[in-house]
Amino acid sequence: MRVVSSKDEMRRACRESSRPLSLVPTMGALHDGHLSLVDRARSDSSTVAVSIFVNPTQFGEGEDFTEYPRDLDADLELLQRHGTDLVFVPDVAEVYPPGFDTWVDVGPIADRLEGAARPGHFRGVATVVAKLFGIVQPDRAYFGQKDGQQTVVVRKLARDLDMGIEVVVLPTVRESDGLAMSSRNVRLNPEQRNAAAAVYRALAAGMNLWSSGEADASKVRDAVRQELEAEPLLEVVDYVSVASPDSLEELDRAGRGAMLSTAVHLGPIRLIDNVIME
Ligand SMILES: Nc1ncnc2c1ncn2[C@@H]1O[C@H](COP(=O)(O)OP(=O)(O)OP(=O)(O)O)[C@@H](O)[C@H]1O
Ligand SMILES: CC(C)(CO)[C@@H](O)C(=O)[O-]
Ligand code: BAL
Repeated sequence: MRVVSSKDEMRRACRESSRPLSLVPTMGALHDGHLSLVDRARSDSSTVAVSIFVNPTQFGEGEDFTEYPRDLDADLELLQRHGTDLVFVPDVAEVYPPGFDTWVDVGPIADRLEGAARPGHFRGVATVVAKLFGIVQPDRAYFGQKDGQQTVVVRKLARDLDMGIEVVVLPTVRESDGLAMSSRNVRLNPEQRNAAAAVYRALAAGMNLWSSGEADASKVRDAVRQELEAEPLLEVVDYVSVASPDSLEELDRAGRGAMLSTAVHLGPIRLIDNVIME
Protein backbone atom coordinates (compact mmCIF):
# COMPACT_ATOMS: atom_id res chain seq x y z
CA MET A 1 0.00 0.00 0.00
CA ARG A 2 1.37 3.39 -0.99
CA VAL A 3 0.51 6.55 0.98
CA VAL A 4 0.79 9.79 -0.99
CA SER A 5 0.29 13.39 0.09
CA SER A 6 1.17 15.30 -3.09
CA LYS A 7 -1.36 15.84 -5.89
CA ASP A 8 1.26 15.40 -8.61
CA GLU A 9 2.54 12.17 -7.13
CA MET A 10 -1.02 10.86 -6.71
CA ARG A 11 -1.87 11.73 -10.32
CA ARG A 12 1.26 9.93 -11.51
CA ALA A 13 0.63 6.88 -9.31
CA CYS A 14 -2.95 6.60 -10.62
CA ARG A 15 -1.84 6.96 -14.25
CA GLU A 16 0.65 4.13 -13.75
CA SER A 17 -1.90 1.84 -12.03
CA SER A 18 -3.86 -0.92 -13.69
CA ARG A 19 -7.51 -0.36 -14.61
CA PRO A 20 -10.28 -0.37 -13.63
CA LEU A 21 -9.29 2.03 -10.86
CA SER A 22 -11.81 2.83 -8.11
CA LEU A 23 -11.83 5.76 -5.69
CA VAL A 24 -13.39 5.82 -2.22
CA PRO A 25 -13.43 9.43 -0.95
CA THR A 26 -13.53 9.76 2.87
CA MET A 27 -12.81 12.15 5.70
CA GLY A 28 -11.10 9.39 7.71
CA ALA A 29 -11.83 8.03 11.23
CA LEU A 30 -12.83 4.92 9.34
CA HIS A 31 -15.51 2.45 10.43
CA ASP A 32 -17.32 -0.52 8.91
CA GLY A 33 -19.44 1.79 6.73
CA HIS A 34 -16.32 3.08 4.95
CA LEU A 35 -14.84 -0.41 4.83
CA SER A 36 -17.94 -1.76 3.06
CA LEU A 37 -17.15 0.73 0.27
CA VAL A 38 -13.48 -0.29 0.20
CA ASP A 39 -14.37 -3.99 0.11
CA ARG A 40 -16.78 -3.54 -2.79
CA ALA A 41 -14.25 -1.38 -4.66
CA ARG A 42 -11.65 -4.13 -4.05
CA SER A 43 -13.86 -6.83 -5.52
CA ASP A 44 -14.85 -4.63 -8.51
CA SER A 45 -11.46 -3.25 -9.54
CA SER A 46 -7.82 -3.78 -10.25
CA THR A 47 -6.65 -0.73 -8.28
CA VAL A 48 -8.29 0.71 -5.15
CA ALA A 49 -7.54 4.29 -4.13
CA VAL A 50 -8.90 5.85 -0.92
CA SER A 51 -8.66 9.54 -0.05
CA ILE A 52 -8.61 10.81 3.52
CA PHE A 53 -9.16 14.55 3.72
CA VAL A 54 -11.24 16.53 6.21
CA ASN A 55 -12.38 19.15 3.75
CA PRO A 56 -12.65 22.57 5.44
CA THR A 57 -14.77 24.14 2.69
CA GLN A 58 -17.79 21.92 3.42
CA PHE A 59 -17.90 23.00 7.09
CA GLY A 60 -19.74 26.21 7.97
CA GLU A 61 -18.81 28.82 10.54
CA GLY A 62 -19.23 27.31 14.04
CA GLU A 63 -19.44 23.72 12.75
CA ASP A 64 -17.20 20.89 13.94
CA PHE A 65 -14.22 21.06 11.54
CA THR A 66 -11.73 21.28 14.44
CA GLU A 67 -13.44 18.61 16.56
CA TYR A 68 -13.99 16.21 13.64
CA PRO A 69 -12.46 12.81 14.69
CA ARG A 70 -9.06 12.06 13.13
CA ASP A 71 -6.95 8.89 13.51
CA LEU A 72 -4.62 8.43 10.56
CA ASP A 73 -2.57 5.56 12.02
CA ALA A 74 -5.64 3.42 12.72
CA ASP A 75 -7.08 4.32 9.29
CA LEU A 76 -3.93 3.22 7.45
CA GLU A 77 -3.85 -0.08 9.31
CA LEU A 78 -7.48 -0.80 8.38
CA LEU A 79 -6.95 0.19 4.76
CA GLN A 80 -3.89 -2.03 4.50
CA ARG A 81 -5.88 -4.96 5.89
CA HIS A 82 -8.67 -4.35 3.38
CA GLY A 83 -6.37 -4.48 0.38
CA THR A 84 -6.09 -0.78 -0.55
CA ASP A 85 -3.40 0.07 -3.12
CA LEU A 86 -3.18 3.86 -2.87
CA VAL A 87 -4.08 6.25 -0.04
CA PHE A 88 -4.23 9.98 -0.76
CA VAL A 89 -3.75 12.13 2.38
CA PRO A 90 -3.19 15.71 1.23
CA ASP A 91 -3.05 18.67 3.62
CA VAL A 92 -5.30 21.71 3.21
CA ALA A 93 -2.67 23.80 1.38
CA GLU A 94 -2.12 21.01 -1.14
CA VAL A 95 -5.83 20.92 -2.01
CA TYR A 96 -6.46 24.68 -1.74
CA PRO A 97 -3.20 26.48 -2.64
CA PRO A 98 -3.04 30.28 -2.54
CA GLY A 99 -5.07 31.69 -5.42
CA PHE A 100 -7.57 28.82 -5.50
CA ASP A 101 -10.85 30.41 -6.60
CA THR A 102 -12.97 28.02 -8.69
CA TRP A 103 -16.10 26.54 -7.15
CA VAL A 104 -18.59 23.92 -8.28
CA ASP A 105 -22.26 24.81 -7.80
CA VAL A 106 -24.71 22.00 -8.61
CA GLY A 107 -27.87 24.16 -8.54
CA PRO A 108 -31.05 24.05 -6.44
CA ILE A 109 -30.66 20.46 -5.15
CA ALA A 110 -27.77 21.79 -3.07
CA ASP A 111 -30.02 24.31 -1.30
CA ARG A 112 -32.55 21.82 0.11
CA LEU A 113 -32.42 19.66 3.27
CA GLU A 114 -28.74 19.46 4.33
CA GLY A 115 -27.99 22.45 2.11
CA ALA A 116 -30.63 24.56 3.87
CA ALA A 117 -29.31 23.53 7.31
CA ARG A 118 -25.64 23.93 6.24
CA PRO A 119 -25.45 26.77 3.68
CA GLY A 120 -22.49 26.29 1.35
CA HIS A 121 -21.96 22.66 2.43
CA PHE A 122 -22.56 21.11 -0.99
CA ARG A 123 -20.52 23.76 -2.79
CA GLY A 124 -17.60 22.54 -0.67
CA VAL A 125 -18.45 18.86 -1.22
CA ALA A 126 -18.94 19.23 -4.99
CA THR A 127 -15.73 21.23 -5.34
CA VAL A 128 -13.54 18.80 -3.42
CA VAL A 129 -15.08 15.76 -5.11
CA ALA A 130 -14.49 17.36 -8.54
CA LYS A 131 -10.86 17.98 -7.53
CA LEU A 132 -10.41 14.40 -6.27
CA PHE A 133 -11.96 13.08 -9.50
CA GLY A 134 -9.57 15.30 -11.49
CA ILE A 135 -6.48 14.14 -9.61
CA VAL A 136 -7.31 10.41 -9.48
CA GLN A 137 -9.37 10.10 -12.69
CA PRO A 138 -11.04 6.90 -11.44
CA ASP A 139 -13.29 4.66 -13.52
CA ARG A 140 -15.68 4.38 -10.57
CA ALA A 141 -16.22 6.19 -7.28
CA TYR A 142 -18.01 4.73 -4.25
CA PHE A 143 -20.32 6.58 -1.86
CA GLY A 144 -22.62 5.55 1.01
CA GLN A 145 -26.41 5.94 1.02
CA LYS A 146 -26.10 7.32 4.57
CA ASP A 147 -25.27 10.70 3.05
CA GLY A 148 -28.30 10.45 0.78
CA GLN A 149 -28.36 13.99 -0.61
CA GLN A 150 -24.61 13.86 -1.21
CA THR A 151 -25.11 10.86 -3.54
CA VAL A 152 -27.61 12.89 -5.59
CA VAL A 153 -25.21 15.86 -5.70
CA VAL A 154 -22.23 13.72 -6.76
CA ARG A 155 -24.19 11.84 -9.43
CA LYS A 156 -25.33 15.16 -10.86
CA LEU A 157 -21.84 16.62 -10.75
CA ALA A 158 -20.36 13.64 -12.62
CA ARG A 159 -23.16 13.70 -15.21
CA ASP A 160 -23.38 17.48 -15.74
CA LEU A 161 -19.61 17.88 -16.13
CA ASP A 162 -19.29 14.80 -18.41
CA MET A 163 -16.69 13.23 -16.16
CA GLY A 164 -17.19 9.70 -17.45
CA ILE A 165 -16.96 8.34 -13.91
CA GLU A 166 -19.46 5.75 -12.68
CA VAL A 167 -20.85 6.71 -9.27
CA VAL A 168 -21.65 3.61 -7.19
CA VAL A 169 -23.87 4.00 -4.11
CA LEU A 170 -23.90 1.30 -1.42
CA PRO A 171 -26.33 0.69 1.48
CA THR A 172 -25.98 2.28 4.90
CA VAL A 173 -24.16 0.06 7.39
CA ARG A 174 -25.87 0.17 10.80
CA GLU A 175 -25.11 -0.75 14.41
CA SER A 176 -27.21 -3.54 15.93
CA ASP A 177 -29.80 -1.02 17.24
CA GLY A 178 -30.16 0.55 13.79
CA LEU A 179 -27.96 3.63 14.30
CA ALA A 180 -26.17 4.48 11.05
CA MET A 181 -22.42 4.19 11.52
CA SER A 182 -20.77 7.60 11.39
CA SER A 183 -17.33 8.87 12.38
CA ARG A 184 -18.99 11.46 14.59
CA ASN A 185 -20.74 8.81 16.75
CA VAL A 186 -17.56 8.44 18.88
CA ARG A 187 -18.30 11.89 20.31
CA LEU A 188 -21.53 10.66 21.98
CA ASN A 189 -21.50 9.75 25.68
CA PRO A 190 -23.25 6.47 26.64
CA GLU A 191 -26.66 8.12 27.31
CA GLN A 192 -26.51 10.06 24.05
CA ARG A 193 -25.42 6.94 22.19
CA ASN A 194 -28.52 5.13 23.53
CA ALA A 195 -30.77 8.01 22.54
CA ALA A 196 -29.27 8.05 19.01
CA ALA A 197 -31.11 4.81 18.20
CA ALA A 198 -34.32 6.89 18.10
CA VAL A 199 -33.29 8.30 14.71
CA TYR A 200 -33.56 5.01 12.85
CA ARG A 201 -36.52 3.94 14.99
CA ALA A 202 -38.34 7.07 13.84
CA LEU A 203 -37.54 6.48 10.16
CA ALA A 204 -38.68 2.86 10.55
CA ALA A 205 -41.97 4.09 12.08
CA GLY A 206 -42.52 6.31 9.01
CA MET A 207 -41.67 3.44 6.68
CA ASN A 208 -44.07 1.10 8.52
CA LEU A 209 -46.91 3.59 8.23
CA TRP A 210 -46.23 3.95 4.48
CA SER A 211 -45.95 0.17 4.01
CA SER A 212 -49.30 -0.28 5.71
CA GLY A 213 -50.90 1.88 2.99
CA GLU A 214 -50.60 5.53 4.16
CA ALA A 215 -49.43 7.52 1.13
CA ASP A 216 -50.01 11.01 2.57
CA ALA A 217 -46.45 12.29 3.00
CA SER A 218 -47.41 14.73 5.76
CA LYS A 219 -48.76 11.83 7.86
CA VAL A 220 -45.52 9.91 7.30
CA ARG A 221 -43.49 12.98 8.33
CA ASP A 222 -45.70 13.39 11.44
CA ALA A 223 -45.12 9.75 12.46
CA VAL A 224 -41.34 10.25 12.23
CA ARG A 225 -41.44 13.54 14.13
CA GLN A 226 -43.60 12.05 16.91
CA GLU A 227 -41.09 9.23 17.46
CA LEU A 228 -38.15 11.69 17.46
CA GLU A 229 -39.89 14.00 19.92
CA ALA A 230 -40.45 11.08 22.30
CA GLU A 231 -36.66 11.01 22.88
CA PRO A 232 -35.87 13.95 25.20
CA LEU A 233 -32.13 14.04 24.41
CA LEU A 234 -32.80 14.82 20.72
CA GLU A 235 -32.95 18.58 21.17
CA VAL A 236 -33.55 19.98 17.70
CA VAL A 237 -34.98 18.31 14.65
CA ASP A 238 -33.64 20.21 11.62
CA TYR A 239 -36.02 18.52 9.17
CA VAL A 240 -38.13 15.46 8.46
CA SER A 241 -38.50 15.02 4.73
CA VAL A 242 -40.22 12.83 2.17
CA ALA A 243 -38.54 13.93 -1.04
CA SER A 244 -38.26 13.02 -4.68
CA PRO A 245 -35.05 11.01 -5.16
CA ASP A 246 -33.91 13.19 -8.09
CA SER A 247 -34.98 16.75 -7.40
CA LEU A 248 -35.14 16.34 -3.60
CA GLU A 249 -38.33 18.41 -3.65
CA GLU A 250 -40.87 17.63 -0.92
CA LEU A 251 -43.66 15.30 -2.04
CA ASP A 252 -47.36 15.40 -1.15
CA ARG A 253 -47.71 11.68 -1.84
CA ALA A 254 -45.05 9.24 -0.63
CA GLY A 255 -44.31 6.95 -3.58
CA ARG A 256 -41.84 4.16 -4.28
CA GLY A 257 -38.26 5.46 -4.51
CA ALA A 258 -38.90 8.55 -2.35
CA MET A 259 -36.22 9.38 0.25
CA LEU A 260 -37.42 9.62 3.85
CA SER A 261 -34.73 11.54 5.72
CA THR A 262 -34.05 13.47 8.89
CA ALA A 263 -31.36 15.46 10.68
CA VAL A 264 -31.27 15.98 14.45
CA HIS A 265 -28.96 17.50 17.05
CA LEU A 266 -27.78 15.25 19.85
CA GLY A 267 -25.25 16.46 22.43
CA PRO A 268 -22.18 17.70 20.56
CA ILE A 269 -23.14 16.35 17.13
CA ARG A 270 -25.69 16.45 14.37
CA LEU A 271 -26.94 13.10 13.05
CA ILE A 272 -28.41 12.46 9.61
CA ASP A 273 -30.07 9.33 8.29
CA ASN A 274 -32.44 8.25 5.53
CA VAL A 275 -34.27 5.29 4.06
CA ILE A 276 -35.50 4.80 0.52
CA MET A 277 -39.18 3.86 0.32
CA GLU A 278 -39.33 0.51 -1.43
N1 LIG B 1 -22.75 3.88 7.88
C1 LIG B 1 -22.33 4.01 6.63
N2 LIG B 1 -22.67 3.10 5.69
C2 LIG B 1 -22.25 3.23 4.40
N3 LIG B 1 -21.47 4.25 3.97
C3 LIG B 1 -21.10 5.17 4.86
C4 LIG B 1 -21.50 5.10 6.23
N4 LIG B 1 -20.96 6.18 6.87
C5 LIG B 1 -20.28 6.87 5.96
N5 LIG B 1 -20.35 6.29 4.74
C6 LIG B 1 -19.81 6.79 3.49
O1 LIG B 1 -18.41 6.90 3.56
C7 LIG B 1 -17.99 7.99 2.76
C8 LIG B 1 -17.12 8.89 3.58
O2 LIG B 1 -17.91 9.45 4.61
P1 LIG B 1 -17.32 10.25 5.84
O3 LIG B 1 -15.85 10.10 5.87
O4 LIG B 1 -17.92 11.60 5.92
O5 LIG B 1 -17.83 9.38 7.06
P2 LIG B 1 -19.02 9.55 7.99
O6 LIG B 1 -18.97 8.44 8.95
O7 LIG B 1 -20.22 9.80 7.13
O8 LIG B 1 -18.70 10.82 8.79
P3 LIG B 1 -19.73 11.79 9.40
O9 LIG B 1 -21.08 11.15 9.43
O10 LIG B 1 -19.19 12.01 10.75
O11 LIG B 1 -19.65 12.93 8.44
C9 LIG B 1 -19.25 8.70 2.26
O12 LIG B 1 -19.57 8.25 0.95
C10 LIG B 1 -20.27 8.21 3.25
O13 LIG B 1 -21.60 8.23 2.76
C1 LIG C 1 -17.38 12.96 -0.08
C2 LIG C 1 -16.51 13.61 0.98
C3 LIG C 1 -15.25 12.79 1.21
C4 LIG C 1 -16.08 14.99 0.46
O1 LIG C 1 -15.28 15.65 1.38
C5 LIG C 1 -17.29 13.81 2.30
O2 LIG C 1 -18.38 14.67 2.14
C6 LIG C 1 -17.68 12.52 2.94
O3 LIG C 1 -16.81 11.92 3.55
O4 LIG C 1 -18.86 12.10 2.83
N1 BAL D 1 -20.31 12.68 5.38
C1 BAL D 1 -20.68 14.09 5.28
C2 BAL D 1 -19.57 14.95 5.61
C3 BAL D 1 -19.95 16.12 6.46
O1 BAL D 1 -20.78 15.97 7.36
O2 BAL D 1 -19.41 17.20 6.25
